[in-house]
Amino acid sequence: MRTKYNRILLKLSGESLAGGKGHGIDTERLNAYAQQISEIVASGVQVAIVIGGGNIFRGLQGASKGFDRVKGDQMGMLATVINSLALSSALGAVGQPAKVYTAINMFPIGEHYSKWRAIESMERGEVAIISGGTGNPFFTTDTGSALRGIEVEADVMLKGTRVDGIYTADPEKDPTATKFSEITYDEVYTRGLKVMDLTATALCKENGLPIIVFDMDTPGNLARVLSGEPIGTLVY
Ligand SMILES: Nc1ncnc2c1ncn2[C@@H]1O[C@H](COP(=O)(O)OP(=O)(O)O)[C@@H](O)[C@H]1O
Ligand SMILES: O=c1ccn([C@@H]2O[C@H](COP(=O)(O)OP(=O)(O)O)[C@@H](O)[C@H]2O)c(=O)[nH]1
Repeated sequence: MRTKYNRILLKLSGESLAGGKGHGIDTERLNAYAQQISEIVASGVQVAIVIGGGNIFRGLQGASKGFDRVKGDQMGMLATVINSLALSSALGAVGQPAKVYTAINMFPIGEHYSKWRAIESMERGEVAIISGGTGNPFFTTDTGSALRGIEVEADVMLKGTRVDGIYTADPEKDPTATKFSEITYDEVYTRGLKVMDLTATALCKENGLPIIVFDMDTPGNLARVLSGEPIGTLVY
């Protein structure tokens, strides 16, 4: 497979990891992700991954039920560590080495994240799974993945999710919404599109990191995006 990119930051939605179950980890979905990821590493792409935690806990939802927001966000960040461990285990099972990094030190669950360690992992052919978000409350894993993508000097941030791109409105709520093949960072903001939070979009804009939003739940799509097939939406 020829690819346009040497190093990518792949953001996986925690919620998608729940598959049809709606909550927790669906092992079929997890294994399907591991399979797709191992295929692209075999083709020579360096891969860093940030995975969300929404299938387990979200700080904002917790706060609406009376949780302290900061504690809720810390629970959400720990949820991303759980998902990252699950993904590293699934990658190991298909013969793809992976290392989990954590935003805060919790050795030996993972290794404390540093840009250089993560890059060294990728250069060795390991997948670097960077967990724990930014390590701070009031952020999201979209922002965490923008930050890590910029830090590890990824060529692109791929946001793998359950919709096949960015639409004029949330396609899960508005069946008349139409898809963009590409859109500027500014237009995402001025149109108020909710597919990614604005902090993440702003960080990518300021540091020139392009984003592709695509449907990760269709097997083979990850390789298709990397080979330059125009699926998904490019944000530039
Ligand atoms: N304009 C839009 N275009 C595409 N998806 C949108 C838009 N607005 C909201 N969404 C929602 O964003 C979700 C994708 O974001 P993601 O971060 O992967 O989800 P989650 O936060 O549930 O894990 C989609 O499931 C979709 O419902
Ligand atoms: O830098 C970060 C990243 C995540 N979170 C918390 O972790 C939860 C799970 O992440 P997210 O909602 O981004 O996951 P996803 O939507 O991708 O499943 C969030 O709701 C936040 O509570 C946080 O506090 N700081």
